[in-house]
Parts: sequence; C-alpha cells; structure tokens
Amino acid sequence: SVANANVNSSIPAIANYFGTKGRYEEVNPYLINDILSVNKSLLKPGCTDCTAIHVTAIIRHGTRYPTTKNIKRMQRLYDLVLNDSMNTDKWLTEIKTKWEMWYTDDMDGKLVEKGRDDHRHLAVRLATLFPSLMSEENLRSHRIRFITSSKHRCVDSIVAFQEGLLNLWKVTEVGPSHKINDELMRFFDQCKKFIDDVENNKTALEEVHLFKASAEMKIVQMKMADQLQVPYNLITPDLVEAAFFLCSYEFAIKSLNSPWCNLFDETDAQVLEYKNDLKQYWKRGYGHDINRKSSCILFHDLFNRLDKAAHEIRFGHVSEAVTIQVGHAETLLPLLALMGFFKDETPLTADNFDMQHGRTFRTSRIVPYAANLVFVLYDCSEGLRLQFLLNETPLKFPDINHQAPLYNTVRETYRELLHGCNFEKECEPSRPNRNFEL
Ligand SMILES: O=P(O)(O)O[C@H]1[C@H](OP(=O)(O)O)[C@@H](OP(=O)(O)O)[C@H](O)[C@@H](O)[C@H]1OP(=O)(O)O
Repeated sequence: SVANANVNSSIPAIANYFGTKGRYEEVNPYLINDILSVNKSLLKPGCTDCTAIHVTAIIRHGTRYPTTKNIKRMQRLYDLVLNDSMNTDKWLTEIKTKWEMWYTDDMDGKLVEKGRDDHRHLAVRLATLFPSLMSEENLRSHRIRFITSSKHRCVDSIVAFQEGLLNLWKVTEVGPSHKINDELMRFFDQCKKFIDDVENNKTALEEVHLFKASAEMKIVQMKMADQLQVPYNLITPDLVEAAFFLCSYEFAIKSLNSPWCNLFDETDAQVLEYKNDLKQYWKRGYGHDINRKSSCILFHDLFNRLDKAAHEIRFGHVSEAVTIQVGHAETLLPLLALMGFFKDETPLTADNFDMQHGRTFRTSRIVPYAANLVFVLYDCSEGLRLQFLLNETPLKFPDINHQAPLYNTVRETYRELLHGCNFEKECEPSRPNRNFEL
C-alpha cells in the first residue's frame, strides 16, 4: 500500500484525505519545519498606503479526541481484529500485540494537548501578521474581544489562544476573558428549520447513505477484509470508517503513522474523503439552502463589526481592533457557503464520485482542526478595503477579481444578503401539511 511505501515517514501517505479530521499542517506544510512562520508578503492588499484597522477571525477549535460514537466503532473494529483476523503480517501483529485501544468514551470530542498548541501557535502567527492590531497594548485596553461556542473544546481552544498571546508578550497578570455566545457560534442548534429539515430528517443525508452502499465503498470494504483476512460480511462501511479514523486520530493527536494506516491506499482514502465531504456538503454546505442560511446571524454580526470599524475610523479611532471567535466546522462551513465560496457547478452526489476529483468543496483543504477565516479591513488612500484569508492564505471573494477589493464593492456584492438573510425568518420551521384541514 501507499502507506507501506512511506513507512519511514511519520506522516501517513493518506494524510491529505482526512477531511475534518485533518491536521492544519497538511494545509500549510511550511509549518512542519517552523510552526511560527508566517508569510507577510501575502498580506499586501495590492495597493500602497494601506493600514489594517480591524481583524475578525472565525476559528475552528483545535485537534480533538474522537466523539463517543466513533470511539465505540473503533473499539468494535479493534475487537474484530483481535478475534477474527487471520493475517500474520508484521503490521497486523503490531496492532494485535503492541497497539493498545487507549481511547475511552469519556474523551468525547474534548480538546487534546496538540489542539491547545494549534491555538497557541495560531495566536502567535496572527500577532506576527497584524502586530499593530493584535498587540499587548490593545489586549490591555480591551480592544481585542474573545467570543466562543460553549462546547468544552472551543472554550479550551480560546483559552489556549489567549495563553499564546500572554506567553508571547510575557504578560503574567490575570489573563483576558471570553464571552460564550451560542447564538452566534452554534447557530445550527437554534435554527428550528435546520433541525427539522436536516438534523432530524433521515432523508436529508440520503446521498451519504447511498454512497455508503455504493460500488466504490464495497471495493474498499472488500480490500480491507482481504487485508485482515476476515469474511467479507464482517466489514461494514462503519468499520472501514473506524479504521480510517484510527489512522487519522493517531496521527493528529500523537503524530504517529500508525499501523492502522496500512489498511488504506490512496484510492481508498479518496473514497473515504468523499464520504466525509458528502456529509459536510449535505449537512453544512450547499446541499440544503437552510444549511448556509442558518449562518445569517453570524454573517450580519461580521458585517456589523466591519461597518462599525468603517464608521469609527472616520473619527480616527476604532474601538474593537480584533475579534476572535471560536466555533466548529459546522460554524465555518455554512458561512463559507453563504458567502459563495467553494461552490462547484455540479452538486456532490453518491453517483458522481468519478467526476468530482477536481471539486473545490474539499474539506481536507477547507476545515482541518484550527481552520480559520480572517477578514482584514484596511484604511487605504483610495478608501477602505477588505481582504479575506482562509487558513492564512488570501482567497478572493467569489465574483470579485481583486485580492483586497474596496469594502463598498464587497458590500455591493453581498447586498441581497445584507438587506435580507434574516435568521428568525429563514429558520422558521416549514409549514406542516395542512391539506387535511381543507
Ligand atoms: O463524526 P463526528 O462524530 O466526529 O462528528 C462530529 C463533528 O465533527 P466533523 O463531522 O466536523 O468531523 C463535530 O464538529 P466539530 O467541528 O466540533 O469537530 C460536531 O460538533 C459533532 O456534533 C459531531 O457531529 P455528529 O455527526 O452529529 O456526530
């Protein structure tokens, strides 16, 4: 397998396909040698005479443990390997005799130490990129605001982010505070229409279920059964996924190229990456309109913040220099979709895996752990400009061919959303079928 070929490397050969379970360093490999390195030259807004006046960063929590649901699947797979696998290859013997099932149910999605580091380091890099905004002085004068989802992994991430800043500036007094705001950072929990039509609707993820039963998935199942030397009927799609998760978690959490990775070659990994992308597409992306519209509240919050800074700069002082907001993959993806990023011409479905190799909706690139959307407002001689960075790399707004367009141009592009996109209205539950009343 590809993983075998790369046995000397500590990076699994399939590490680029881990989707939302992927490491941030795979998206920005220059960080592997120097986790604090930044490329300031990327930041030039393309015009002279510009000063950054405000930054809003919307960040996913750092590396975390698996959720209980997936830990249980991993345990089932491990038991099956111990009890039924006939293969005596070295890597499988290693799983049976040396590897230990160390994940326990109570770990349930909690932040791991690597996840704290993800945020500590990101904080230092952002402070290096925006030294005049993300500064000790601004921290002390409360011009940096911290907002997070209430989930433990997010709260722990924002605390680690603050630690990163405090260490950088050698501040030893009591650290900054944060506000929990689930209305903003977990809008998906409060959007009734999303809950009814997607979260609790068995047919909403039909494409995912169909792909689990597809010929592509069957091949991966059979190859895995062959590798383990167990009867075909023992290897379900959930167990295949459990093995893939084991490979990804051992790597993300412990930096190990674990023997579990031997179960997959690159083609298998592409199939499993697609399966995860389908889930994200139909649950958080373009699959259903309400997925992206549920983020209207965060969209308006962002533009209100930018508008406020744009207004205040006319009087020479922006009250909020930086806003740090920590949430989930399910916070970032709907907002990206609402704003039109990564929209493929053809929807992702169970039967078009073959033609989706070049898709832009690839969560391995978009939302690894500690993924971040950074909006930078500049005051330039010809007016205000806005630049967008995804995972520290500039990305043009859809339909605007400029690295940092005039802020007014961005507002014009999103005018419909800015004038509509009302969370209350969009999230009103669909009307029940009243035909019976007629
Ligand atoms: O497949 P799991 O149980 O890991 O799914 C998680 C979500 O993880 P993701 O699908 O994004 O890899 C998790 O999102 P996160 O950004 O917080 O990691 C989400 O909050 C959690 O509810 C799980 O979703 P589920 O599909 O409802 O189990």
